[in-house]
Amino acid sequence: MVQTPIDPNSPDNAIETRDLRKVYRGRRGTKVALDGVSLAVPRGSFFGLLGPNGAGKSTFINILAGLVIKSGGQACVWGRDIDRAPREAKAAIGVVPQELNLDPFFTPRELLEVQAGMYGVPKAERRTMEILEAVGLADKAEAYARTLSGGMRRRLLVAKAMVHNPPVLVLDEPTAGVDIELRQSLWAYVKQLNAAGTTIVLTTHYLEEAEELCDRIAIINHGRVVACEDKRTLLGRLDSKALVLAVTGPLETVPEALVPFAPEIRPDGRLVVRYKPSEMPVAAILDAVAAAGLRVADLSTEETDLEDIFLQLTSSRMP
Ligand SMILES: Nc1ncnc2c1ncn2[C@@H]1O[C@H](COP(=O)(O)OP(=O)(O)OP(=O)(O)O)[C@@H](O)[C@H]1O
Repeated sequence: MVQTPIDPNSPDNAIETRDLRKVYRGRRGTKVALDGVSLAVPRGSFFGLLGPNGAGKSTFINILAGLVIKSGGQACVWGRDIDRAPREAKAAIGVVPQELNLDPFFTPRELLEVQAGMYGVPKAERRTMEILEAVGLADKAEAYARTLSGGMRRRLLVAKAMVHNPPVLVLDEPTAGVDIELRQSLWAYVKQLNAAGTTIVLTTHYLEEAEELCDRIAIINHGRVVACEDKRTLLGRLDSKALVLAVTGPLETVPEALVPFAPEIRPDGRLVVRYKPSEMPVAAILDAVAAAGLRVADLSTEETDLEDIFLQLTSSRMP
């Protein structure tokens, strides 16, 4: 198992940015990709970075990894300022990129060796086979990368990001195009790394993945942080539930007695009433349903999930 050495001087925050800005300037004009992003990723956390396409997630990650030059603000990785100590900051982070960009003529073993060389890991300290073992690719150590499946390539990229044993591992949309089984094994490995002390930052479009894995979640939209909270606080933020009712008989319009509840009729004919449990007992809705002369055949309630919160926080138009 790959272990992150416990450094007594470890910073409280694995990543910290202040007012980070990025403006891309091109022939077609300028694009503000990051508009003052201040974020702290606590050491040891499993941190989710969510946002719609084009929100600025990759830009944020690539600045930390030294691949994109910021236009303003400050960023520290493992307590090292990316301007003042770029080499140390870079050594503290491993990034699994979105694209499956692997040299097709190298074997997994060679790829990891080359990568370790690039990071200056002395031969005696390299753990090539141990890492390949951990990502389930030991039996493919000598196969050409071009013969590996998409899932295997993805795991090889995780292995590549780990060769210098960074305390912070960033995964940019790592499970796009990976089947469920491989996704599970990838997560099992990443969870182990996190349990052993590695701070994980994950960007994903799979909200359920973030909900399941992450303990802290930030949402960015149009280059700005719109939320950054403990997952439970975020999920508990919206005091909102939905009561879903199937009534006997057809229902085409909302009955008069229910209008104050502003219900919605779903295409399947079910009536949905959204309410705040802290403000309204569900019995009050059921009384109104009875007063409207409706007979309930079946009912269920739906909790707010991360997807609802995400949509609410990111549905704003461009500023
Ligand atoms: N090299 C570049 N030149 C110009 N504009 C860019 C460049 N890279 C990114 N952008 C723009 O900056 C904005 C943020 O892009 P970024 O890739 O960081 O978003 P993202 O949240 O990672 O999106 P996705 O999930 O689609 O990768 C987008 O509008 C994008 O078009």
